[in-house]
Amino acid sequence: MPPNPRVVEVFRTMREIGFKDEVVKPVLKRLLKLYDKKIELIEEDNYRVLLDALLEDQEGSGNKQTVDEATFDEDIQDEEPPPQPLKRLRPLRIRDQEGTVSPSSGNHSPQTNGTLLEQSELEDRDPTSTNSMQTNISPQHPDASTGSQPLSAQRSSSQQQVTDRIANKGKEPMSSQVPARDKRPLDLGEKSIRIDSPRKRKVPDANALIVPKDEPVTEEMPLNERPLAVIGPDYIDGNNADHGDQTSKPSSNLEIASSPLGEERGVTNETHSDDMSRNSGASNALCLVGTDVNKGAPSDSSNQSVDPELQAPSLVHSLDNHVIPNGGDVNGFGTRLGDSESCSLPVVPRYQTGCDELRSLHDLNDITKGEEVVEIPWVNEVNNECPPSFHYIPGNLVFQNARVKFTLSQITADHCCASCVGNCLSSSSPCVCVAETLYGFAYTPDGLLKEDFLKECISMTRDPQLQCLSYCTDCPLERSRNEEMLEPCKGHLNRKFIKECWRKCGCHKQCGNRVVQRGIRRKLQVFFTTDGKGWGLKTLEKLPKGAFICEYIGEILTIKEGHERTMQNSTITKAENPPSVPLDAYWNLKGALKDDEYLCLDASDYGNVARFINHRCLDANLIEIPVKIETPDHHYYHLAFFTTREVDALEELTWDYGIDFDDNDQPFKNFQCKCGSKFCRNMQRTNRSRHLAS
Ligand SMILES: C[S@@+](CC[C@H](N)C(=O)[O-])C[C@H]1O[C@@H](n2cnc3c(N)ncnc32)[C@H](O)[C@@H]1O
Repeated sequence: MPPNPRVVEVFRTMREIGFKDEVVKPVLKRLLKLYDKKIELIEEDNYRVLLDALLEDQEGSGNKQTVDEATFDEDIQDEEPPPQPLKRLRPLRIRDQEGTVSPSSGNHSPQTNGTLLEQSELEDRDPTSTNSMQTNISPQHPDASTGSQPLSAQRSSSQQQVTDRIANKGKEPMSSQVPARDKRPLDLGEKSIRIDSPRKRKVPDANALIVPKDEPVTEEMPLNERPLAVIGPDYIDGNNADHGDQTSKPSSNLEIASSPLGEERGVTNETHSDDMSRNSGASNALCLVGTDVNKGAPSDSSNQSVDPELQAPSLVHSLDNHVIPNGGDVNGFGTRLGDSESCSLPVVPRYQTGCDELRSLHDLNDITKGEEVVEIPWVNEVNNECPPSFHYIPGNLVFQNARVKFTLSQITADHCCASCVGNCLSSSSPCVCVAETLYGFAYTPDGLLKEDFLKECISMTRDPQLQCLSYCTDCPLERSRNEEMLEPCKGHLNRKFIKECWRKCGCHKQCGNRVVQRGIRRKLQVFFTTDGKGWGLKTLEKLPKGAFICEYIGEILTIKEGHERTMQNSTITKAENPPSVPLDAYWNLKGALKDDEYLCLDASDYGNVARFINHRCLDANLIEIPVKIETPDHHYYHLAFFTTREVDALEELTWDYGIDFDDNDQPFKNFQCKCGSKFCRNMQRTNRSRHLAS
């Protein structure tokens, strides 16, 4: 019987970082026994658990072989359903607003942070305002016992070094304790909802009534107008702090050290002294060391002392294949894509990819690998970095538990324009598709957003007086953070949305009410920024105002799944990760949702070019607008980016992630914002702290 390829991979990976098979074998057996023969738990996060165990053995207890010598193949149950892949996590995007919550949310301190404008500049809102609408449906807090188990982040420094060394693909090590997954559904019960209509509060001078207008682009901002926070030790050389040439970074040293087993291995000595270096230097060190380990360690299995039972050539071949998705695995998704039983994404193999491999992974001329109608090239004129490894997907895909229904039967006559023909925009009869939006078609015949519609969308996002927030009593975002000590809901921004015609409609595919679904049409380029933000997206052509650029594409996760990813990766923040984006525009609007209907999009491993769009505080040239296409459900929608103004060719495209730089409770670390906007919230925060300190 050929050896299990997953076991082969374990040995191969361990060998590459210097652990001999005979050392690995007993520990692996022990862990398999411990983890109920689930090898997936050992594979997670670059074999973190195994590494920790190996190191622990080395550090004193020795090799304790406590399992029998049954073959690994017997030990491993391949029939087990695949667990969720453990991945690094990024922020769930939170629009933080001050405000009180309904009394039912318990003994929580009132939220005091502002997002769009600094709290100190805002006048308190009267919660009894006549504009506040409260819908009370008996609140119910979940049983605290359903809380997710915290992950321990305590590891010895040598453990940290070795796991860091193999985390060379940008995957952060996870906790050494793999938690038992709590599969119990969390019952939210019914919720108490308050919806605040346009808010009444004082608008500070500097940011008063922000209207869309041309703003200087980042590159044109003089350095002294950048947020002070960006001028840190990593930034002084004028090059990229987060992604620049790592070898020149003083905060992270790479040495070649001799391992206890005699092999040469890269070691990082991280001497970061500030948040910025932790965010940037640490993750860079990981990437660099990982690449070196890849190159330095013998990867050719023929040179290794492979356990004979594991030397089936076909298995070695299949291991090689999964390194480059195009090279043998036709789907590029690993082995489980063909599983028709499941609509989940397969577990992404945690292979290690060097820059050369990434170069071949990402076609210079087209990072989309032909997935889009247009080609989108990538270029790096700053250093030798390649774009990070990820699967390019042109449309969202459900990861596992998210409830998204795309059924024709669900689209009733109220939700499609079956009787329309040709172009709905020029039809004299009203189109059913836009009936529910109340404001008619959002698009002009040229396929741009109507001026008024865009203006309102921008105001509702940027102008605190026009923002409309809804608050939940039992906020799934807050609950995912800390179920036992629920913080009050910080509010979810309600938005205007677009409803496009779709396949059950009678109109033509070229109907003017179908824009987002036709995909990217503009000439775009992924490029390496010169101002320390890593990769970015720019337009190669001049763009009119209101033009559709692209969707934010990623895996559709439940908020709970999203948070689990965050926690699994919270020990080290991967600075360049795209944020997970909650699809929260309609939470609370249509009654209580089920747990698996609170969704977010995660673009880190599966995504499109939107994962490269950098953040700009407030006056970004893109705005995200919810677009409903295939499902009348409110809880799932597409997030489409449109230009907020005319954008020149070669300008970087940006959007406001809605980050609250004051929120210290998040399970992730915010980056130091280098957006260059005069409304930069991070800069205001930095200035405020300096002011307080002086
Ligand atoms: C969605 S990704 C954007 C693409 C990313 N720059 C990359 O290299 O892949 C978000 C990450 O980009 C970086 N980033 C985005 N906007 C930034 C900004 N204004 N200032 C500094 N870093 C930024 C941060 O590291 C953030 O976590």
